[in-house]
Amino acid sequence: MTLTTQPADALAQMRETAPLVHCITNYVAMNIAANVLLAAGASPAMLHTPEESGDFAAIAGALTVNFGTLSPNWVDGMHKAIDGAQAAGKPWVFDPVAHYASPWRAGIARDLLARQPTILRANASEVLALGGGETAAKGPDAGDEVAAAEATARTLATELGAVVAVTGATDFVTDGTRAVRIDGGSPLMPLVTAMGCSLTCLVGAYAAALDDPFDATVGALALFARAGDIAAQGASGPASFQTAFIDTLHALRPDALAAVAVTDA
Ligand SMILES: Nc1ncnc2c1ncn2[C@@H]1O[C@H](COP(=O)(O)OP(=O)(O)OP(=O)(O)O)[C@@H](O)[C@H]1O
Ligand SMILES: Cc1ncsc1CCO
Ligand SMILES: [Mg+2]
Repeated sequence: MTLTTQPADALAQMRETAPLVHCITNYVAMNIAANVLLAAGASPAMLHTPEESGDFAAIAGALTVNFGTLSPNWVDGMHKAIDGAQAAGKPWVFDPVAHYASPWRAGIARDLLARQPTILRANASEVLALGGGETAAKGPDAGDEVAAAEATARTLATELGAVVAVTGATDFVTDGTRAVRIDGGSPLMPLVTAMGCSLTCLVGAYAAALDDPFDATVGALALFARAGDIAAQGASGPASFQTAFIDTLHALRPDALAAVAVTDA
């Protein structure tokens, strides 16, 4: 088996650590992502200004950078935060939301990728386009299947020396050597905005608590998959699903994660 720490143990360790996570995320995601982290058992802080982001990243357990709603001041804050995290030996996670949407955004994605993220978490269209491939997507919503991005994810993981997580109906995680697929979740998940952005912050929480970023990433994705399964059972649509999902993250016991299908790829 590819994992040293199974998702159930990973959740227990993350909750035991209750890591402070420095999340630089977009205006759309800030509220739901903070609530997702609190419900799961981590401690979120959403801040981005360059005057403090470097100092804060150094004291947090991990940094996550999502550039969904971008402006120049934020870019400066992202680079200072990465400086602070790396100087303190803390992991950082990159979420390149719709990096293909404009030339300016694409250039910033290239600059941030060159800063050696520990983990890259993105949807299939974002991963495909990072590898130079064609994508049907224009904005933050994916327009491609995860399977179409798996080969690119493997190449990127090797080139970047990072864990790459591609999310969608079946998630794919690789570090270039190890690779798994994770089934589960619900078709309601892409109908709730910023679920992926929230997941990126949760990956940061797991990366703060576990030594192995591959096991950390799989643990976070497995928790989302299982919580998505359970929350969908009682939901009548996207809005009630979002509420049920946060309640489920809070209530879910580690042994419930044994039901998640994590298979070698
Ligand atoms: N069709 C689906 N069935 C089951 N789970 C899904 C489906 N689509 C997405 N998910 C799950 O939703 C979560 C978010 O992944 P997604 O790929 O939608 O992120 P994203 O496109 O970056 O989202 P956003 O940018 O809106 O935050 C992941 O846990 C993923 O497994
Ligand atoms: C809808 C949206 N627009 C910019 S960021 C974001 C959140 C989902 O990525
Ligand atoms: Mg996204």
